[in-house]
Amino acid sequence: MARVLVLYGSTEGQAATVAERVAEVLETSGHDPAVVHIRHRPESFDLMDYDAVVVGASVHMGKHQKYVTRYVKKHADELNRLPSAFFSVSLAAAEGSEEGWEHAREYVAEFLSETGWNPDETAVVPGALKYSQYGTLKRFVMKQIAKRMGGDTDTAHDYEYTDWNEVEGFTADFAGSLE
Ligand SMILES: Cc1cc2nc3c(=O)[nH]c(=O)nc-3n(C[C@H](O)[C@H](O)[C@H](O)COP(=O)(O)O)c2cc1C
Repeated sequence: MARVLVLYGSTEGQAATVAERVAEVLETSGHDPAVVHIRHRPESFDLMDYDAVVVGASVHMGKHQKYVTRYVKKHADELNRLPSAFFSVSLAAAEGSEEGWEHAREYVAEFLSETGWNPDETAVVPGALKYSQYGTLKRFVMKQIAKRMGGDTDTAHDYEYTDWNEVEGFTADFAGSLE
């Protein structure tokens, strides 16, 4: 049984939901997960208390959360010494086109090159459009982006594109590698 840290950043909550699902799968695989928001780390928090780490973040305006990038860059040496995995939540991964997947993978490649971290596994995870949570300007911008992508533009509804089977499969693979 490995103590696995699931460390994440999230702006509208989808990466947080993915982090919770990752932890559930780790637990059913016989490991001992702890889910921690990077911005709300307890004072006693120490990366080296864990046997393995999963980091998650989501993409806004072409970048993962700055606080995630900063943390991972600062702790890249420790992360590189542990078994580790990264998941990246984006709408590009929800586009369903080869171009969309390529964009989603580019966000990951840029994040890893900027931070100097080499996780053992990476996953690009389709995110969500949460119109009900956006203010007027954000809702307008996201509707334009969705329109350009051929996505959902009815702002009276929220849309979740996350493929939970994929999330579970990615986590189960990582969990299996820790045994
Ligand atoms: C203001 C804003 C900008 C976004 N920019 C991008 C982007 O550049 N590329 C992309 O693939 N997805 C983009 N997205 C989609 C988010 O990655 C997606 O909504 C994701 O589910 C957000 O995750 P979170 O709820 O954990 O913050 C953007 C979303 C918002 C609200």
